[in-house]
Amino acid sequence: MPPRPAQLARPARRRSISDPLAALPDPLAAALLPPPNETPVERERRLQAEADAKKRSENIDEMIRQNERQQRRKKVVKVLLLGQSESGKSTTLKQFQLLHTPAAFQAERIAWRFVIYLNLVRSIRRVLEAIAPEPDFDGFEDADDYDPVGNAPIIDISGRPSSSAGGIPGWDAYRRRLAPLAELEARLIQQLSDPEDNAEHEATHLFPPPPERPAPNAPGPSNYSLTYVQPPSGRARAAPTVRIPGGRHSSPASPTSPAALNNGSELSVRTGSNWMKAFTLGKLQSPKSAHSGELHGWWEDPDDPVHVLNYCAPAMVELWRDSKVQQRLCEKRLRLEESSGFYLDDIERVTAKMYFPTDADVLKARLKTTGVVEHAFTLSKGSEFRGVDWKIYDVGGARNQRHAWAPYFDDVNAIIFLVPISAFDQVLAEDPRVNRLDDSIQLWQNVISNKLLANVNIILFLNKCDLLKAKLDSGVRLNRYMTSYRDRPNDYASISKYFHNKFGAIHQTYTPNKERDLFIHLTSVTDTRKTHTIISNVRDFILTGNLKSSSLM
Ligand SMILES: Nc1nc2c(ncn2[C@@H]2O[C@H](COP(=O)(O)OP(=O)(O)OP(=O)(O)O)[C@@H](O)[C@H]2O)c(=O)[nH]1
Ligand SMILES: [Mg+2]
Repeated sequence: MPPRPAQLARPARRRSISDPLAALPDPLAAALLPPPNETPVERERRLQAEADAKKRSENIDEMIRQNERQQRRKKVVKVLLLGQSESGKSTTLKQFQLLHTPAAFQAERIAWRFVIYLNLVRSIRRVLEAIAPEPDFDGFEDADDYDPVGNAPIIDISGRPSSSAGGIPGWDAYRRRLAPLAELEARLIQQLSDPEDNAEHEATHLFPPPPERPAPNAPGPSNYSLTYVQPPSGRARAAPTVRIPGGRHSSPASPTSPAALNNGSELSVRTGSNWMKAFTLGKLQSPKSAHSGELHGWWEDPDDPVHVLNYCAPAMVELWRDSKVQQRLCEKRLRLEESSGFYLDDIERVTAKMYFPTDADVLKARLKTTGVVEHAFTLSKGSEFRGVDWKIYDVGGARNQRHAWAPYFDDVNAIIFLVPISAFDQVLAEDPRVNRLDDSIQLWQNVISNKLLANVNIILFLNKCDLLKAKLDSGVRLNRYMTSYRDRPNDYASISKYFHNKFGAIHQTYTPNKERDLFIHLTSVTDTRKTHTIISNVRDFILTGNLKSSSLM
């Protein structure tokens, strides 16, 4: 009798290595075997059904895989920006925004106009103080240390007297011509404050203390001094209060205590406050009328700060270009062009009625951070990491802000730590006894030795390289401030390499995880092109490291 087709098929199926039944225990395999009397048509149907089932199963597998990929993308990569005050954390955050959420950056750009104005006014104030005769300082006996935006003072090792007696010729005329800026400064501070916030959270500014008794030649209302500004009245709440006592008088003081009001000098806006929204959504924000297409804008508002600035612009330009003024600044070793929020070389442009801040202007704007700023975005382009969610936390770097860092340590994937290596000849604004580089080294050591951070990716930005170059070119010698540098060459290449090795060696010595890679970049985070390349590399490094450590790759 010829063998039945099903019987012929059976041994062939058992031999197939792709046959799932081959691996089954015998009774089960037997139960799943095709019926012994299967006809060729039935067999065809059965095989078709099996193929369909396999396809369905593969589709389900693919769906599961896709779901897993999505879940992986939902993972949020958290990055913490650390470093002392003025190291460039907020500027780095702005660069992340510019690269990944450019629309939001553009939308906020107009709001920075006010901060830029304030930075400019503060610089003018510093120049006026530097050229003023001593008796008019009204509480600023040591004007060199006075720094309204928390600019770190430079250590004077020149051996020269720290200031020359007497104002420069023409000082009084400058002071009078620039008097409207004093009132403008107070107004800008108030506008940058958050009216919905309580005193604890509002914009901070340390006005110099009111003179207890009039100084012999105290300026009257017509020749207003920039060194003291009476907060404008008529506001429902108190005048801006002090959050962070700065300068030599720093001592713990409650934000509203008289001691705090009388000491130091800082400007900061509470992070998350509404100042940005208020300026971005202002009724005059749009430079173009929707209906007529004609140009309209803030310059049509007579109360807009631009009018005062525009009016004072010629005097500001004259002051800044005055050779006697420059000589006095030189004598006092005040290198304002290296300080934060420097716009004195752009007075005409910045004070023009239709001035709109450029990207570079926004990156240069200085506003001290208090609290923690969170910036969230999703990678939209560039590589396999599309769709990954990011959160970047920008913290305040001043000493009394650092307590806010630790709570982020156990839930962060990477830290970008910034060291302003140009600051080797400066002291902390909040404690003039401390050299800024020493403070950074100490801080670096503390962060990298922290056990909670043992498995966190660390990226070090040796920042402000542009300022370091300028400083070295102007003849400042590192070994006068850092004796361990000895007589090595005082050029940028040697010094940047020295810092690179030094910070790398500290990491190697103090890290609790010897396997941890450290990525060091020499940066000038105000330089957009170079910084974006670095950020892209850093981003990929963080993502690769992060996904590996979460076993998600
Ligand atoms: N020239 C130059 N300026 C820089 C660089 N990095 C930052 N700045 C400027 O330095 C100032 C301080 O930078 P921020 O980013 O505000 O410093 P921060 O670390 O956030 O300071 P805090 O908020 O006080 O902790 C700003 O005016 C920046 O524009 C740099 O690499 N080169
Ligand atoms: Mg900041």
